[in-house]
Amino acid sequence: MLVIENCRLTWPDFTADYTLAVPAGHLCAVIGPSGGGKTTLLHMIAGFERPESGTLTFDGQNLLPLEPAKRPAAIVFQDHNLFPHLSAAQNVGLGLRPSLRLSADEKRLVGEMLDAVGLDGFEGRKPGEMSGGQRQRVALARALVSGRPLILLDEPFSSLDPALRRDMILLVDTLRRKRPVTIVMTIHTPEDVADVADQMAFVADGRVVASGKPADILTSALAPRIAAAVSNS
Ligand SMILES: Nc1ncnc2c1ncn2[C@@H]1O[C@H](COP(=O)(O)OP(=O)(O)OP(=O)(O)O)[C@@H](O)[C@H]1O
Repeated sequence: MLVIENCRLTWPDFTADYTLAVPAGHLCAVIGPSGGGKTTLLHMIAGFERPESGTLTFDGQNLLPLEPAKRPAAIVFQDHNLFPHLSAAQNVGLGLRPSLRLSADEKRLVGEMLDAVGLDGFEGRKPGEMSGGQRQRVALARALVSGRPLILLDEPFSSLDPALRRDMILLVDTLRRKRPVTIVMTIHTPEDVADVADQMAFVADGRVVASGKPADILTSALAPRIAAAVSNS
């Protein structure tokens, strides 16, 4: 279980104070207006931003003293962060070993992960030789191959067209059923994930305003604010 309690960050023009619990194995979709603090929430969980107060635990472990690399989390960014000079297999391999000195078993695992995300045969392709959706599949495979139990997806599919975006969300749903992971995912289009997410959190003004089952959140008194956030995104 991911437990965030009163984690506070203060910048000159923005203050956040996050409280959120995500049970193990859940997919939590984080929605809300632009600038409301969704990405900052993920960066804080990953360790790129450190709260000045509050508690942050995963499965009972205090994450706050840990550097990002030591946290049980893997993050996928909107711009996927792939290395252009490395092949798909090498980019995925980085999720296992930054040195890329992979054992035979690890190489097999990379191949299996590329198959799992539908990229069988693309092992040798460089990011520039792949479509946007294929690049996001590589980034997803890199996060999943790391074996980390907490996956953070920061609007990873927002640059894709609606049909492809939905395909990717369904792929995430399929993959998480093969290996149980807890997923926190920011998204601008809640309807894409409403039937897949276990939980939806509405974040605005640096706070988790509400969190619960997607159907409950989407039909709550927040519905007009959610609609406004979607139309402005
Ligand atoms: N390192 C930082 N220093 C100062 N301000 C920051 C920093 N990181 C984020 N912010 C501010 O925090 C606020 C929330 O930004 P954040 O990117 O988390 O919002 P968001 O909900 O993800 O927005 P979007 O949907 O547009 O991506 C913004 O006002 C941003 O300028």
